[in-house]
Amino acid sequence: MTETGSDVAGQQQEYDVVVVGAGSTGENVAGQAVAGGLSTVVVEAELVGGDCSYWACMPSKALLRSGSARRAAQRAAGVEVGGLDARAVLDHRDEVTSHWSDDSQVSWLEQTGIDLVRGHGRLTGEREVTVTAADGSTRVLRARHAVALCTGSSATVPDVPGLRDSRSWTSHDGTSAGEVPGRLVVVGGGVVACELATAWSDLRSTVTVLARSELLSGNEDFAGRLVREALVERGVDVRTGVQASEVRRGPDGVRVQVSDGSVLEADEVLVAAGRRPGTDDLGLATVGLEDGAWLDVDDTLRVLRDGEPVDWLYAVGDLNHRAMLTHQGKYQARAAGDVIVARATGAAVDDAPWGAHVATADARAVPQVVFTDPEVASVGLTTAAAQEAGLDVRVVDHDLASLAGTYVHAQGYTGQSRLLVDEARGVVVGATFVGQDVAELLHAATIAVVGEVPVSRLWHAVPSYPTISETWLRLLEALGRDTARTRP
Ligand SMILES: Cc1cc2nc3c(=O)[nH]c(=O)nc-3n(C[C@H](O)[C@H](O)[C@H](O)COP(=O)(O)OP(=O)(O)OC[C@H]3O[C@@H](n4cnc5c(N)ncnc54)[C@H](O)[C@@H]3O)c2cc1C
Ligand SMILES: NC(=O)c1ccc[n+]([C@@H]2O[C@H](COP(=O)([O-])OP(=O)(O)OC[C@H]3O[C@@H](n4cnc5c(N)ncnc54)[C@H](O)[C@@H]3O)[C@@H](O)[C@H]2O)c1
Repeated sequence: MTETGSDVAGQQQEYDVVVVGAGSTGENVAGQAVAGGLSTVVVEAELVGGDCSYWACMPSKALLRSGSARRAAQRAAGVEVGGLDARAVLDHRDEVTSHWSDDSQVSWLEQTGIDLVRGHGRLTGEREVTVTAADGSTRVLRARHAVALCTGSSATVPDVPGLRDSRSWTSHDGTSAGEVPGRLVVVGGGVVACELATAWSDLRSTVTVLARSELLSGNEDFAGRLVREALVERGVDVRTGVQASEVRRGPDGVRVQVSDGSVLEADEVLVAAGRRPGTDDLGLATVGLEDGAWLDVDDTLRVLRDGEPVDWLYAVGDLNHRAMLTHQGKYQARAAGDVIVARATGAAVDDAPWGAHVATADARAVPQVVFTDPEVASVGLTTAAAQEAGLDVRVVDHDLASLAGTYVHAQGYTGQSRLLVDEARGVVVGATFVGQDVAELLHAATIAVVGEVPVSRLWHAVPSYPTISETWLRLLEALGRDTARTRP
């Protein structure tokens, strides 16, 4: 047994499985492999736990929670609501990130029997990873069965004159900053932009959003519209159809030239313009793959080279670009870890759609909650995506404000829900809910999509009265009572 949890330099060089990147995805691949009896090492360049724990999901949700809870209280009759203590929120965020210490996650590796090598891992040939430690020393790890690349993604910085030199924030700074900037310009209109504009404006930063298109453009149109209206109502300056054309940092802050001719003065600029794969310096070229590219994989997460799976190489999580979400990376990791074990032990591989060893949901049913206020919760197809796929869908909408459940839940509730039904099969293929506290509605929709539950059967899934989930009944009514009849 090798030493686990701390650097094991000079000890075991050969393992059944080598995992590069110990983010939420890499940890889960390793956990499954070890549970299946395979010796496993993970290589980590920074903190065990990766982006989600320290610079993404967890700190951003910690920053968002108090503002949305405060507004929820303001919308409840008779509650006297005080202000928001920004310092206390930042302190809470620091606790949620364990003050950027990975001790507890390293303990988990130790307890689980997973070895850890700290340093930067690179492929240096078939089944071979060379790790360079912070002191420059190197060691070579060989994999008997599989190498799993789980190196995630990082923020893209667009080629805007002056932006790279202006010490602009990326999502790392946007989730870990120790002080609230007086004035913040956010470049981008996607998920990171909307969540962090919400969080920092709640903490009393004066926020301007510069977005090329409508907000949250990958979602149903009404999502971006409702989030935008709410941000504007709270004093955020949301400008769409514009770009930053030049950014310069001077002694008094940052000067942002906007494509519409206006100029903004800010204390910080947050770049939230999408992600790039963590494959720049991963040695991909040594095994015939392209450095710096997203990695294509088959449904069992094996890397495709010239369209064919490489039998020992897996890419799991953000860097395969299938669904850049923590829960989806962990889902892929469960499938990948299990199939690595199956292939190593000669067990049957269950790779039919929805089998144990494939990540079928990546293409059919990816759930996501955007933790803005209102929240945006979606799964499966949007109307635009269904049209693009040439699917004959029926789209029905419901105004959430009309429910008894929302009427008692919050004064002045606004929100909308939408269901997409595949006409040929009579099953739900997409759902979107936008409103306060809709996040927890989403899993019912995910089950309906994954389970391909016939709409006729959904009429028998009766939502409790008076809850927000009664929107399901209203959506079915919009489809028509005839859909309750079992199809011939
Ligand atoms: C601001 C923000 C908020 C988000 N909020 C949510 C959310 O609420 N819910 C959600 O589901 N998703 C959210 N996401 C997305 C989520 O963070 C990612 O999908 C997830 O972290 C990806 O996990 P991963 O394991 O693939 O990569 P990462 O978490 O990035 O892990 C990769 C690890 O590999 C290490 N590494 C990289 N290269 C090497 C190398 N060569 N050698 C050794 N180690 C290496 C890195 O140090 C890192 O620890 C958010 C993203 C951002 C930016
Ligand atoms: N709650 C959550 O689930 C959550 C929260 C945050 C992030 N994430 C995930 O992290 C990933 C990254 O989020 P993101 O917001 O960075 O990406 P995104 O793809 O959601 O949005 C990118 C935005 O940047 C804009 N953009 C792209 N290039 C630009 C340019 N050159 N100049 C100006 N704007 C430009 C796009 O128009 C878009 O508005 C996403 O996959 C997202 O799902 C998830």
